[in-house]
Amino acid sequence: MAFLNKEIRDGDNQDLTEERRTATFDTDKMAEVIYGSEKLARRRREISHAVSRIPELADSRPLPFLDRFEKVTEGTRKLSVLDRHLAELIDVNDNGEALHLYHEVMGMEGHPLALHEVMFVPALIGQASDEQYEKWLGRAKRREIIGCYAQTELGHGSNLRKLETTATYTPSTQEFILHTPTITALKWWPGALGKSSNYAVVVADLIIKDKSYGPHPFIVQLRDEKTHQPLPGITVGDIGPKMAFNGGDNGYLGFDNFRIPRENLLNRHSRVEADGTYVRPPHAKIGHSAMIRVRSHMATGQGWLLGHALTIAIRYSAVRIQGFLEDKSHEVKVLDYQTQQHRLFPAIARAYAFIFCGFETIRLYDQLILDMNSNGNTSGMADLHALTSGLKSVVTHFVGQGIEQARMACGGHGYSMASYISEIYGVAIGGCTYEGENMVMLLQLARYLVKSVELVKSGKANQLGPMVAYLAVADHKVNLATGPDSYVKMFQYISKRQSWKATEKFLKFMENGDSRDVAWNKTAVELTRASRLHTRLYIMETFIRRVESVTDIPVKSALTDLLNLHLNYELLDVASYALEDGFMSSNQMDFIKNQLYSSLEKIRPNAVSLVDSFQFSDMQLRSVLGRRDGHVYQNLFDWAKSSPLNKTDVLPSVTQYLKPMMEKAKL
Ligand SMILES: CCCCCCC/C=C/C(=O)SCCNC(=O)CCNC(=O)[C@H](O)C(C)(C)COP(=O)(O)OP(=O)(O)OC[C@H]1O[C@@H](n2cnc3c(N)ncnc32)[C@H](O)[C@@H]1OP(=O)(O)O
Ligand SMILES: Cc1cc2nc3c(=O)[nH]c(=O)nc-3n(C[C@H](O)[C@H](O)[C@H](O)COP(=O)(O)OP(=O)(O)OC[C@H]3O[C@@H](n4cnc5c(N)ncnc54)[C@H](O)[C@@H]3O)c2cc1C
Repeated sequence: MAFLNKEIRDGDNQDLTEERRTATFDTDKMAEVIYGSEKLARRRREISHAVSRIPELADSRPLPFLDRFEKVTEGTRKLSVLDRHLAELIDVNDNGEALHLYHEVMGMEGHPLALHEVMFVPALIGQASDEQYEKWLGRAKRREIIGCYAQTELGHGSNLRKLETTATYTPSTQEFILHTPTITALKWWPGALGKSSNYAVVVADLIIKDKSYGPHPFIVQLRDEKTHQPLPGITVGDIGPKMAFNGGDNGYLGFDNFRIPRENLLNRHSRVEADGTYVRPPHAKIGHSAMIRVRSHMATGQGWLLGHALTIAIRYSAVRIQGFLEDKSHEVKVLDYQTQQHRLFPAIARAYAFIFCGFETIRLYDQLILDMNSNGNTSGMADLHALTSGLKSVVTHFVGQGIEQARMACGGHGYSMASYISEIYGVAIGGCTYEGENMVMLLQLARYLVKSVELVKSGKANQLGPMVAYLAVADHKVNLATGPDSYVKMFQYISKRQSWKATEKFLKFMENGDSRDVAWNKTAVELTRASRLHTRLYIMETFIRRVESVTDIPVKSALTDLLNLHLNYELLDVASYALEDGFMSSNQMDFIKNQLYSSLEKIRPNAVSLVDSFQFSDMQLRSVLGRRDGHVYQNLFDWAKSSPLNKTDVLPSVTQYLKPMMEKAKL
């Protein structure tokens, strides 16, 4: 039975319409699964529609044609228009609606509030005491003040223990003195710091009576609230153009013995008494909770970014006609080539998997915050830190790969900014670095895995958390034909074996006399492999759980095809781990490959509808190549004609330089 893909409209490209007619599920119903509820999926469409009726909210020109200064100005302009219309467009207390509105209008290139909502406000919520809430949170939420999160320095980002900015307590005045002792201590990178924010949560080394207590968060006013001039003692500015995010003002910040009151240490968990007595937090790393929050949200956000690139590539592949299959009188859609499907469909499966897995992880984070705030229970922190460290690393890496494949799948036009894929790529791969460089974070998860294996080795397997319980399970041969659970078991075997092998190797180096740190470094690559496998297993399990919970039968069936593709693709990718000790047979390898190829065929008729189900409007997508109407060639030609270079037939640079050169050559 075919369902109406809700994207069909009169006048659209016929090849795309044909694809949309073959859908075996309702794209509105699929959107409900992707966005977690009927209400949010519907509200997204309503909000996009409402935005399209406010001309001032549209980009004044295509963003790729703007220079940096114009991008920053354009982002700020739209933000101010949005501010006037906010209450009429969304329920301002609904985060899902707000997130969609910002994606729709502001796009992904950055704006003055980019870090305010994502890190400044959450840092206050997580770290501020009740009195500090009273003083700052309302003002921040009303946007009387704009803030950012200033932690990374020019010389240190990953190793927080060596941050150089100091916050020295002075009991006589009950103040902290913030100071930047060297050039490497300048804060460097924080989003929206350079030009937009007038406040920041600054992470600095707390010093009391010459003793260092490590990094702590402080709320700091940077600029005068009336004039927006930097306050005396503050040096602040923009760090210059980046691979992407060029509508954003990532900045630098220095302090010259800048004084803030004692009350500005965010003191929900730890505090400094008037006399300089330090009161410890219930968990040493509780100050890192703003980072855990962002890491928890990254899988979903990155899944959507991959979804953007795939919407463009799949729609284009259904419109692009090139080459022949059987019938030599008609060229075929490039989407009919198995290689094109193999390039794109596993990435669609991953986009869905990352989104689903992200939702589950966000729930874990929300539970942790509830536990911490209601009864001071921090016992879930280590588990969630390990999980989100692995997740942000694996997801950002695969999303980068998937987006790059989407670009190549669009041939030459993928390379044009008209596709917008390079911008999506630039934004997405920032995630490989921010919130913890990927290798560094994989090694954080590895610490947890090694500890877990050590527990099993010392007969304490009963102390393992549920996510690592498989590390203690005995090996059994697996029959893959019995369904998803057998794939999980095979993956568990592979992941367990790698965690054990890496741990044994690490312990062996120590037995042979290496220090813990040296042994760790000599095993680091194997350890990161263990972390990746463990994380991919988690993603696989959450994907299975989500598909099992879907009630709409046609949607569930289409998702099951995607899930099967994912299971086979993932297992094939890591099969060498199980082949090397004969746990997996070559017959099983053939089985996996054949299942994979048959999944590609099953997914083919639904491919366009699977990406249409993300329901990204043309405005949100900002891609000339990937527009819903599929009129690729006309749209590209119109876009090219609008290039500023085409305003005149003869450029001044030609008259000034090229012509004289050519004339001289004639002499
Ligand atoms: C729409 C787009 C928006 C884009 C927004 C982009 C915004 C970007 C913002 C940023 O990038 S903010 C800056 C982010 N910076 C980082 O992420 C820095 C990365 N480094 C770290 O997080 C830490 O330095 C570290 C690597 C985790 C190490 O921390 P630390 O030196 O303090 O600990 P260790 O001594 O290595 O470990 C001790 C012990 O503590 C455990 N642990 C560490 N962090 C946590 C945590 N957050 N929660 C719980 N436990 C933690 C660690 O696992 C060790 O445990 P054991 O193994 O000893 O048991
Ligand atoms: C787009 C973007 C936005 C950002 N926004 C913010 C923000 O809002 N606020 C903020 O405070 N910061 C922000 N940052 C900074 C970001 O958090 C850091 O760049 C990041 O944490 C990585 O730290 P680093 O730059 O010191 O990298 P480095 O640690 O110097 O990494 C360099 C190399 O060293 C390796 N390495 C480092 N340590 C180890 C180790 N222990 N073991 C093995 N390998 C290691 C890394 O794997 C990497 O290959 C942003 C960065 C970007 C790109």
